[in-house]
Amino acid sequence: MSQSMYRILVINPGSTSTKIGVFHNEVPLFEETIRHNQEELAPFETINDQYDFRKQKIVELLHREGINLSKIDAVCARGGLLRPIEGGTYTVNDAMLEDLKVGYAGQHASNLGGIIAHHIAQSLNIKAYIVDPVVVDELSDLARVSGLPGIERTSIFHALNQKAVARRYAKTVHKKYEDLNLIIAHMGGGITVGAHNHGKVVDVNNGLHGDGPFSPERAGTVPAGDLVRICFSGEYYREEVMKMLIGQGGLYGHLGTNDAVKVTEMIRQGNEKARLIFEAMSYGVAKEIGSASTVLKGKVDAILLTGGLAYGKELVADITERISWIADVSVYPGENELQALTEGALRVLRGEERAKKYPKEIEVNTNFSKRR
Ligand SMILES: Nc1ncnc2c1ncn2[C@@H]1O[C@H](COP(=O)(O)OP(=O)(O)OP(=O)(O)O)[C@@H](O)[C@H]1O
Ligand SMILES: CCCC(=O)O
Repeated sequence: MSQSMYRILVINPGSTSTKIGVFHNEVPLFEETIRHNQEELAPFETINDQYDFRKQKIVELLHREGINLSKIDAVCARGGLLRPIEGGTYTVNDAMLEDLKVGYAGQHASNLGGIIAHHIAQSLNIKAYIVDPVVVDELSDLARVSGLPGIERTSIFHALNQKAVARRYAKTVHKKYEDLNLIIAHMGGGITVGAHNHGKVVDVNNGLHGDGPFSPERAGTVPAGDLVRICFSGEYYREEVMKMLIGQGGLYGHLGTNDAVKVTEMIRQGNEKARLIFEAMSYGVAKEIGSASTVLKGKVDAILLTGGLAYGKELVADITERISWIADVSVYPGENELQALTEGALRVLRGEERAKKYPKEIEVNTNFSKRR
């Protein structure tokens, strides 16, 4: 195995931010979060339309920080709404780029990860990778069944951060991730709660397409009959309804902001509506965790709370009060995704793992773009 030093540029587009970093092997040389408010992103019809805007922000930042791109060995990004695949590090190839551009399984900020990584890598004549994309699918057969034939439950979640945090926790208790049963709530712009059974995420809410708790900007599960009424009211185009569910639901829909820090300030200033909505969001997360505990038949080693919202002390206290009877709760504010992306790329660069090839023609019956 080679002992070379590698310099890696990592890119993580999230719904409300683009996080970037430059790592020298496992050591971060530079990390920064570029926040995007709703007003900035509102003019873009699709996620793909945000390509120039987000790439420009990244290039400007790297330039300002004096990062010499010619010394970079690989670019690695978070991606994307691809076909359901197993976890791991994948080389960005033409088949993947095509699926990311059309949004094979829908629109998601992380679709831009692979595309931006590819273009930067191509200009430097180096390889681009993605690691543990949001479509990592380890659901049990039971978890796939919905109450409507023809609609299958699918796995779209914060796979990269949930797995990274799980491994981090496992280290602290001197166990392997594969030896533990964990419930992990990633609480960012979107919220996903995964039931991790010995290293496999056997059930998780599809945080993107209207399943689970509402979040800063996702509607989560809403009463289906009322949603059907809205869809057939003649008042909205399909894209408008999708936007309501994905970018303009949750905190944003109720309070006009997806920023939990602002909402906390509104509450401090006595805004009772803000208090109700914010508590309802914690309540929804706690309820989803309770539900995940039944998936694991109550055998839960720990519950981990992570994502940007986990910085919020009141929110964490509120959730913990409702769930601490299930298992011990540990909090990992923010996410470890840049580090996890770097480690995924390093495993390949060091020859510890082979980069997986993204499949184009595989048997899947979860083609969301055809079904919507
Ligand atoms: N210090 C803080 N206290 C409370 N909330 C915070 C804090 N910092 C960030 N947040 C909130 O966390 C949310 C964003 O989380 P995060 O940065 O994990 O999202 P993202 O990466 O854009 O999206 P996702 O995690 O869904 O991919 C926002 O509502 C933001 O206001
Ligand atoms: C990562 C998928 C869930 C979301 O973005 O809401």
